[in-house]
Amino acid sequence: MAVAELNPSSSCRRPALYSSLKGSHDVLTRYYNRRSVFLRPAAASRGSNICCSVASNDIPATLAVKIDDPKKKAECYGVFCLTYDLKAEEETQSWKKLINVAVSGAAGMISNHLLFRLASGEVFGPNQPIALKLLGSQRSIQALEGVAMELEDSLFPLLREVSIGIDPYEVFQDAEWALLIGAKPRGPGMERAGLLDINGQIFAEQGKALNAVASRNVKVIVVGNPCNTNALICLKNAPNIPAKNFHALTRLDENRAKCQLALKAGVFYDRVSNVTIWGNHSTTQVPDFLNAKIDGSPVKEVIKDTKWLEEEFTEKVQKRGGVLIQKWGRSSAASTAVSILDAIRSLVTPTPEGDWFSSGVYTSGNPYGIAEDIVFSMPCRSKGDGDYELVKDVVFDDYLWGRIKKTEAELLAEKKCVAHLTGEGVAVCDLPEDTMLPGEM
Ligand SMILES: NC(=O)C1=CN([C@@H]2O[C@H](COP(=O)(O)OP(=O)(O)OC[C@H]3O[C@@H](n4cnc5c(N)ncnc54)[C@H](OP(=O)(O)O)[C@@H]3O)[C@@H](O)[C@H]2O)C=CC1
Ligand SMILES: O=C([O-])CC(=O)C(=O)O
Repeated sequence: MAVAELNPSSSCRRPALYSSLKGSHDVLTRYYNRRSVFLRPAAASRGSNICCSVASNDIPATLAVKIDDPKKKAECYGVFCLTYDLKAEEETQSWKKLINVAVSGAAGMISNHLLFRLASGEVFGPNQPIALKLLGSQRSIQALEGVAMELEDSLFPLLREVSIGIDPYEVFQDAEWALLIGAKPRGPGMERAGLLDINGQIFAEQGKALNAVASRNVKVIVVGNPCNTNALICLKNAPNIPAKNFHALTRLDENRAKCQLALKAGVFYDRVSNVTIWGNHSTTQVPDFLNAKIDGSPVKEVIKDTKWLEEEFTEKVQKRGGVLIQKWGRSSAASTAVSILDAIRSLVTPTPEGDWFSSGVYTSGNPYGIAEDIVFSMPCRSKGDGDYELVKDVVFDDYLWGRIKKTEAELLAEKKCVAHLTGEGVAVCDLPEDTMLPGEM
């Protein structure tokens, strides 16, 4: 083992070994190539960022440390900078290779429900160690540190690394999953077009950052609203990442639809399958009861009240978010987090035979005749390899197709509003008046 004092004057040469000492740790122990380096952060004031580098041979011959801008660099947080010998554990416990999961809006409500369950292993599996890379902003950096502290205190065995930062080009480095949650909520008197522009800029920047530094096969789930068009902006700004890898979260809507169908049919929700949400995550979304099943039978054979299906059910799902805001005083956070976990699980585990799941995906060569070059929620199946295929054996009737055209028109109008962010010229924004997010009524 080598023991070294921090040397604030040197520069960092191995970004992978940067450390951020933000806690009150007296001693930082780091294993590198199964050797330990003890860093005694005598020179480190609370809140300083410290990075260290070691020579490329096994024994850290040189140890260079730099105190940096506290808001800039954070490759590990607190206890996650300590003893970490994944390689040895991989050998003894057959753990898989560490995966990097980046989360934006990490100090927000949804993330607060999400991160701890991701870290528990319930989605990626009990043999899958993970690194959480948390993106915040100047606004939220203190809160983000609080999140990281709670993650430390949770002692999750599979959580091997946590880092926090405010620069997407650093936080998204090597990300294999990017869960893009952070976005400005629509405030009183704000036009949807304004929200499209403000949030669109966030997703344009994050698309560029993913394109520059993330894994070439990163899977991106856009949650921040308006999530379909944000996903479109993001993928357009990431030309080196397959457009197919970008998703807009409509799984919450699918879950809400399943719950309402179960309630009406008087069965528990595990009996409901094949539910598609078509289109936009907005009040024009189309919960499809034509192809959905209850106990393996078409919904329309079980629930014979077509008027309820076409009017009450559809509207309930479309506006569920708004009703919830009225009750809670804020938008769905816990159930949204659950639906993000469901969405990931659907991509990393094979879809049960005969079933499918909904996701907002890029409409390139879709078999349904939906307009190309938008992000539209459609039925998908996965082999569990992170990829998906669109389901072909779905049927349409005039009611379903008419609704699909309405939500398609909304997405095409949103796309025109963000042309300046997708590299497609000058934005022309003429949105239908009834365009709303589920949380607005
Ligand atoms: N697709 C879906 O099914 C659902 C989507 N949503 C959407 O998810 C998003 C996050 O929701 P939730 O976690 O509850 O929200 P919170 O308000 O709790 O957190 C949102 C985060 O967004 C970040 N943010 C980015 N830009 C701004 C800005 N200009 N002003 C304020 N905050 C900003 C903030 O983090 P920081 O300062 O670190 O950037 C903040 O922590 C929202 O857009 C919401 O509409 C919600 C429910 C369902
Ligand atoms: O509109 C919102 O912010 C909340 C939302 O998306 C939902 O509840 O589905």
